[in-house]
Amino acid sequence: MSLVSTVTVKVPATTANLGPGFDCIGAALKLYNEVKFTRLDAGGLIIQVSGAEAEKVQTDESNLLYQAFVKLYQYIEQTPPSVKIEIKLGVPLARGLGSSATAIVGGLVAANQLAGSPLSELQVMELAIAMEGHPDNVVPALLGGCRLAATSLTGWEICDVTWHRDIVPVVAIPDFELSTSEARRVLPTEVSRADAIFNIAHFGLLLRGLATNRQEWLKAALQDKLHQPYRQALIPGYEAVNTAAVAAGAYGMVISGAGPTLLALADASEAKTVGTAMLNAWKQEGITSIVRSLPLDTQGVTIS
Ligand SMILES: Nc1ncnc2c1ncn2[C@@H]1O[C@H](COP(=O)(O)OP(=O)(O)OP(=O)(O)O)[C@@H](O)[C@H]1O
Ligand SMILES: N[C@@H](CCO)C(=O)O
Repeated sequence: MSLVSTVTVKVPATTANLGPGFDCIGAALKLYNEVKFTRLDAGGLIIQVSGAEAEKVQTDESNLLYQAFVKLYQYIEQTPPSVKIEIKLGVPLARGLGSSATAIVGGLVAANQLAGSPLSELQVMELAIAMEGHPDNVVPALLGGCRLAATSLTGWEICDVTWHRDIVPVVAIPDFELSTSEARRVLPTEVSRADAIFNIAHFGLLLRGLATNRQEWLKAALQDKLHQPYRQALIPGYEAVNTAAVAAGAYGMVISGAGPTLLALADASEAKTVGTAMLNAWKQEGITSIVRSLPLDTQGVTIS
């Protein structure tokens, strides 16, 4: 079997949790990181990064893309080849849009391709979930669309979640970072029965609301008691942006992933107004942000 010498992977950003679906639901968005891997005969590791905040990405063996690349070769018990990795950043770092998932998925998928595809998509997915520690970013990054992941008796069950075409995700991305590990440190390890019931009910409502675009269901469904109440204090201006988004016609607003990006869901007819309101609300708090309506990506990672 002759092995290819270069592979390019394009991996979408993702928004996880969607309010009550902490650590189990996420959606892929039309915003991408692109990474080209080229085998090197001379040995060594070369990492080149371009795009906004490129200087923040590690260019040595600690780079997460490279670590994922190595992880797959370790799994198949082979020595990883020397490579040049060219990264074009489109997904902002540590903002709650799944940048670490793009790196994990990108590194694993590229390694599998360069190794001659020894692992199935399911095996790559399981490795990605193990590396990230939860499935809600890596699964939609791999498969596209909105996905729900639950453990089964033998592994994982992945379910595609119907997303009504008129529901638009509007993201407001602030100019400060919040690492996922920091945003997980503030969460309690145990929750009350009342909070658990609250989230089960609202998550069910969310799934039906996403399928139907029924206003009253979505307006109630985006509430959460498992993570957002504890994380809001890490995001200055949260309340002001939430109030502005809802007043402008959003169904509601949630923290995207672990934050600090804030995600409003709105009917397509209201998306632009909602975005402007979020941008202005943060501006009044002295925070610069970029606001975008990002449709769902339906393809997930692509390889060329
Ligand atoms: N393209 C990349 N190449 C290498 N490392 C990356 C890349 N993108 C992200 N990372 C690593 O992932 C870190 C950010 O991960 P973190 O989990 O804190 O945030 P996130 O994945 O963007 O947010 P969330 O998990 O809430 O969606 C970066 O600081 C960097 O170390
Ligand atoms: N479910 C994860 C997503 C961010 O990686 C969290 O909220 O911590």
